[in-house]
Amino acid sequence: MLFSLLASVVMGTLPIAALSVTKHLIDTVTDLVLKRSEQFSMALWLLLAQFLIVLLSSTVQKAQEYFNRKMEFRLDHVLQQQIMQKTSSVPYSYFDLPEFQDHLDRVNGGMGGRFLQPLKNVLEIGKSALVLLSFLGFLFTVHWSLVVISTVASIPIFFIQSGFGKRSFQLSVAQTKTTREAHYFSHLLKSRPAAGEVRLFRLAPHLMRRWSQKFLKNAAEQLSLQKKQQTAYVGLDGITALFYTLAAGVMVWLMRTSTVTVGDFVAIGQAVQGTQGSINSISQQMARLYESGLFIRDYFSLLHYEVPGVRQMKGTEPFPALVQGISVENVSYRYLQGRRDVLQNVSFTIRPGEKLALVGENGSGKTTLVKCLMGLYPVTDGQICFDGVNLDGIEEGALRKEINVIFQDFIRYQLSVRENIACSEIERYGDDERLAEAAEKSGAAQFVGRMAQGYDTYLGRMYRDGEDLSGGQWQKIALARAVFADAQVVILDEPTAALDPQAEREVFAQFERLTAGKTAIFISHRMAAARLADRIVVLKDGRVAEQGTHAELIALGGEYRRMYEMQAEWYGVETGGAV
Ligand SMILES: Nc1ncnc2c1ncn2[C@@H]1O[C@H](COP(=O)(O)OP(=O)(O)OP(=O)(O)O)[C@@H](O)[C@H]1O
Repeated sequence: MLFSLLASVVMGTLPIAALSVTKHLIDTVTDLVLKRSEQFSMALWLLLAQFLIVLLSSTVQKAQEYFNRKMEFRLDHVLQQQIMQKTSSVPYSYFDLPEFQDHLDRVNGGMGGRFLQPLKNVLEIGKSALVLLSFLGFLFTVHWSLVVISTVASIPIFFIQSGFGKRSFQLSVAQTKTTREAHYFSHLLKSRPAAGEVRLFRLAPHLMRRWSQKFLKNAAEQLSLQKKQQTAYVGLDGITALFYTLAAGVMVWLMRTSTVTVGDFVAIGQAVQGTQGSINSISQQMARLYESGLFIRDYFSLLHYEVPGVRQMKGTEPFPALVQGISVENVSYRYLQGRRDVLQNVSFTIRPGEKLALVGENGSGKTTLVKCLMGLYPVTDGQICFDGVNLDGIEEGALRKEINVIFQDFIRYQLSVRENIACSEIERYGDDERLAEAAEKSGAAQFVGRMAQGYDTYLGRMYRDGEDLSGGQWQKIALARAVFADAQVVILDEPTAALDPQAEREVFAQFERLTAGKTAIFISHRMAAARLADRIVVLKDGRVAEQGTHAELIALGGEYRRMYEMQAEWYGVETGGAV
């Protein structure tokens, strides 16, 4: 920064030095040409001075660019880290808020550069101010009217430049939404997951048309602004030329009363143009300063982003040994900005080591309940207790360690098999024995064994030698995660949805082994699988409709029996009320 500051001072004083050398050089050479003097060596010295000024200016400028880049990298590193720390620690529910996503979108990308911008702008303004003052000082020594002419000419330049700078920034903010939409359409046309359907449904022309509309809308708005800008700039050039002519006129007029050399004439012309150039630069930099100021404000407001009323996890107690079990007491949950409670007065208990199945129609609230159970969503009403200890009081790290969840839409990390399995307890990443056991129990060992690099094979298409897995194979990897983690509670959301009948059967046959010694909750739409559970909780419209064992619920003849019979009918199995 210090170097940049010094460099700006040097760069700010060089133009007047160059101007003075040019003036003297022209005067000396004119004298030589007109044979009024014989100062050849002086002309050579001045040429050398001109050469050195050019060299110094270039060196300082390039060195400043290098140091600025270095600062940019350092800043970028720190700032991105801070953003990532923030996004990985904010309450999970913030991701449900479009404003939070918008905020993130605005702040992401090229941060160091943008953060350094105000500093660069201020230095540039300082440098231009130095140039301006020195040129005005020079003009004043010639005649005060030249200062007035230069200053008056600068006023429209200043206002028009800053006005357009601001409007262009406001336009880019206003276009963020359309830009994002255009990006989404082009992403669909370029991304691998969508490539299949885009071909199947012959969607390309439609998507391209949608992309084109958004793209062209933005382009038209930008062009319209640019048209106005260019017209205004022609006017500005006219003003500059006019005032330059005026200044030259003053010079001609001055020749009547005092001696003006050719050098003076050229130097004054350059000084008038230089003054306007620096005003131009100051106004441009001020517009950019305004823009980067807004960006920095966005950045800090993201770092301090907080939604009133959303509880942060601040518990300090350890996770209990689960001797009594888990109790869900009158739990209600409403999504941020949601209009209704998607969970209403949900109550049930899970005994230690028990296997509980959560069933219910789509949208009945199963996944939401699971996210409440693991503390991702703080309940709106009621409480969840582990051995009588309220979830809110438990230290977040301990909770995450003891409750392991495999989500329905688990992440397929484009990393090694080892990382994909051990991610549920990444500290034990090197534990080969545990890895093999988890893969064995989940059924993943079978296909991992066939891979050339074994557990170190990279999965996915991001790498040239990466292996892509089928949906069911990925699900087995996800199941292995659940086994690998040393958690007391394991929650599986639709653990077998992508498995073939044989694999599904095997998973459920091994369910006891997969969850041995753990309290397990699983969500399933397969009623036959729910039979394996010790107890079943049926959710309907966010409420517990009924709960009990399979036999009890069949005997009850309610929601569960209806769902069970519907599936049984589909398979052509006569239940006849039998269990
Ligand atoms: N992020 C969200 N913001 C607002 N509402 C949501 C959000 N996620 C889910 N919902 C709503 O909450 C309700 C319950 O959703 P949830 O995903 O818990 O259902 P589910 O029983 O797991 O369904 P499925 O069987 O289809 O997986 C639904 O009505 C859904 O519209």
